[in-house]
Amino acid sequence: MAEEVDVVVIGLGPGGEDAAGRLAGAGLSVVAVESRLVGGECPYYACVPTKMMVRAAGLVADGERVPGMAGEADVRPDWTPVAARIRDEATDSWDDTVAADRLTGKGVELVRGRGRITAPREVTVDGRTFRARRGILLNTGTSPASPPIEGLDGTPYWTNREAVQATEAPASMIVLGGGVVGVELAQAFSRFGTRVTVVEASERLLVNEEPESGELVRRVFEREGIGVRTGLRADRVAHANGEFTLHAGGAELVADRLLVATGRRPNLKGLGLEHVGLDEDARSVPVDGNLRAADGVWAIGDITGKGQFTHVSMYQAAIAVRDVLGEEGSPAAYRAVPRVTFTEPEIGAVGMTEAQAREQNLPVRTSVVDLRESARGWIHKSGNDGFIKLVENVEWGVLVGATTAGPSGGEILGALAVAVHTEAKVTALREMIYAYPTFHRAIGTAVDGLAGG
Ligand SMILES: Cc1cc2nc3c(=O)[nH]c(=O)nc-3n(C[C@H](O)[C@H](O)[C@H](O)COP(=O)(O)OP(=O)(O)OC[C@H]3O[C@@H](n4cnc5c(N)ncnc54)[C@H](O)[C@@H]3O)c2cc1C
Ligand SMILES: NC(=O)c1ccc[n+]([C@@H]2O[C@H](COP(=O)([O-])OP(=O)(O)OC[C@H]3O[C@@H](n4cnc5c(N)ncnc54)[C@H](O)[C@@H]3O)[C@@H](O)[C@H]2O)c1
Repeated sequence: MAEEVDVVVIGLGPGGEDAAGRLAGAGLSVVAVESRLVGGECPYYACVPTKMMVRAAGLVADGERVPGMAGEADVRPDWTPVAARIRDEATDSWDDTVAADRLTGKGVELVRGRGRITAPREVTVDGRTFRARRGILLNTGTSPASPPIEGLDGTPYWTNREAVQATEAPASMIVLGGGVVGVELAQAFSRFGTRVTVVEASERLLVNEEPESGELVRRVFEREGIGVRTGLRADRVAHANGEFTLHAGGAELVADRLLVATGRRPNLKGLGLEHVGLDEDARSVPVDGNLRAADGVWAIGDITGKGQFTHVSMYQAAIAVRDVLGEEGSPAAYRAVPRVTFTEPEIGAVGMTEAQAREQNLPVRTSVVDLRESARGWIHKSGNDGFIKLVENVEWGVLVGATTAGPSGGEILGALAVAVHTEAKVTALREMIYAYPTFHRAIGTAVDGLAGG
């Protein structure tokens, strides 16, 4: 006998958890189904623990900058407090009791287990069947994808999930994949003494960002002693006597640990999508502006292919909730999706890269300013690597994309995210006052650098 409810949420990533609470708060009966941890990847295996690593690694780097600028410092990096902070403060030893209680406290019924759509508006979890009068909200997220490399399966390689549980920094590590996960973790471990080599199949790091971003991260990595091998695809992996050997294009790399950071696959298999006319083998679930994927089905988060970020998951949750409740509002817009790669230098970016804008045949004009040449960059000295790049649609006189790489690059991005989101005129950006001597003042210099400035 099916149990009648208003909404079933399958998967409690950041957006699903938020949406379930809001829908219950609006008076609906909500069942929320989660097979692992309430809150999803971000708080337990991704954003939060990795940013704790990054923060600790930044402290080490700053300590090492003291000589020559502020006296003497004896820096002896130790992973123990990093691991303890992740275990105790971030993840509660990977226990979601607090999050689960918070959710049920909002009136949501939490059902542990794997949810599966068994008919339109029907979800089954371990023999319990729920009829969702208003519909089903999918937020099942992604899992680490392991590439089809000979010998890899069956070896004790790490993904982000094992890396955040590390109790010590390994002596050496190969990082397979020079995307966001790869570069953030490579630098964090390296600053705690791990000898790291990043192996990336494409010609540059951070291939989805501006080429200048990948080149900058490579330059800083090589200066810090991190090996960067781009244009190299792994052929074979072996694990023996506690060591990994990676064979790639004639080269042979050996390390204690292998971190696979080659992207994610959506958690769609076995979800019963065929019952609502969707494809479980697709790379993403197509959604409209209100996050509707099918009749009585909404989808949010990484599975929608609109940017794998917690802020996108949360943004979409708010819109889906509004639509489920039948309220009016603006449809989702993705022209100003901000993103930050938390390396040092931080790589902030919003909107389109120059290449993406050109692919869309937009009339493009760009400007790049080296942060080291700004007053603040010169004052900052050690650790001042960075740049600001602007991508203008000349026809409209607005920015369609921007990158802010450097110290606090993710914070400086805020100003340009507003500009891209509100389609502020470049003329207005040229006429405003930028505080001296800030890093963000370089935005003014970059705006002047757009031809016609
Ligand atoms: C190492 C790393 C660092 C990151 N750092 C950042 C960052 O700094 N900032 C940022 O914005 N983003 C970051 N991200 C991305 C971020 O983690 C995701 O975008 C975010 O978690 C949103 O994902 P989601 O809402 O789609 O769901 P997820 O967080 O992936 O959660 C989905 C949930 O659904 C559950 N589930 C799946 N299938 C079922 C089923 N059938 N039944 C029941 N439950 C199911 C899963 O167990 C999981 O708990 C990072 C990612 C990684 C890997
Ligand atoms: N700070 C943040 O916001 C943050 C941090 C981490 C992750 N994320 C999100 O998680 C997503 C996934 O990150 P990711 O780094 O796993 O994926 P990614 O897609 O960003 O990068 C994966 C990289 O691995 C490379 N690769 C694939 N197969 C390979 C192979 N066989 N050998 C060598 N290289 C190979 C790809 O060319 C690519 O550069 C990101 O796109 C991002 O949206 C966000």
